[in-house]
Amino acid sequence: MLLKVDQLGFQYDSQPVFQDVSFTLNEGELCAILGINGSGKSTLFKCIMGFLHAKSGSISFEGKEKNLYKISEIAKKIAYVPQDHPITFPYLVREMVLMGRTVHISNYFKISDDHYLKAEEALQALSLEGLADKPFNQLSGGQRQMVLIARALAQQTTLMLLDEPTSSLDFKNQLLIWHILLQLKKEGKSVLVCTHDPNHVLWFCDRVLILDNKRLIADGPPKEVMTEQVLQQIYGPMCTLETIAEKKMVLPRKN
Ligand SMILES: Nc1ncnc2c1ncn2[C@@H]1O[C@H](COP(=O)(O)OP(=O)(O)OP(=O)(O)O)[C@@H](O)[C@H]1O
Repeated sequence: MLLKVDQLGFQYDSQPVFQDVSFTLNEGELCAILGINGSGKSTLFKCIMGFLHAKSGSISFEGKEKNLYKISEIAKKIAYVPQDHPITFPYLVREMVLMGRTVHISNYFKISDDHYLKAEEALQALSLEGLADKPFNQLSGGQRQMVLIARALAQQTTLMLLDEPTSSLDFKNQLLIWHILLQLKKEGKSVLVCTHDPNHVLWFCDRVLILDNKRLIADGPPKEVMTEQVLQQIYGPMCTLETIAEKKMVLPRKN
């Protein structure tokens, strides 16, 4: 087992965000987290990353309490793609992606060719070569999102956490990102991804965790746990679940 989250609870000030959240993640799983705005998905990621400290429960990674790892050890194992990353310094895109290699670099005065190669491969995987010499702070929102994903890919970790990685992307790039995530899964890596698109979860993920009303209300294969009843519980009566060309789809309900 790669990641174990056990009875986790978190609150900002006196307001609980979630309680008793428990799940495990194994190697080679592509798992989504669904939940409405403000349901606590980003907060859960920040707790897993250690940016926020849970008020109760525990998180372990590869069988060891996560707090016992050094930050540099965790960075070799877990990559994180935030929703946005405001950067004012004009780092070039290729420098931003190379930063994904930071944790693997032993001598900053003599960065080996291998690190530049890994960063270049990540740029290529996301078709970002044309932007490589542009300052990150002059990119569009979608371009920035692609660069952050490339940086995480260059980090070459066992687990990747992505917080709404396709929210600003055009349809082609959305499909490219899902293709890359499926590829990571094939390589035995694990991916935990927050998304607001239930159809992406149905089409691409093995598993979904659903956060609602401060609790995890579902954990399982999307086609099994994303029932019409569960979808209406989280999204309300305006959506419906249909099967079209043997694929389940969440659609707007006809009046
Ligand atoms: N720094 C903070 N201080 C106080 N409350 C916060 C803070 N950050 C988030 N919250 C609150 O915690 C709750 C969960 O926020 P979070 O960002 O985790 O939700 P989310 O599911 O990721 O939402 P979204 O889908 O809109 O990105 C929200 O009610 C939010 O207002």
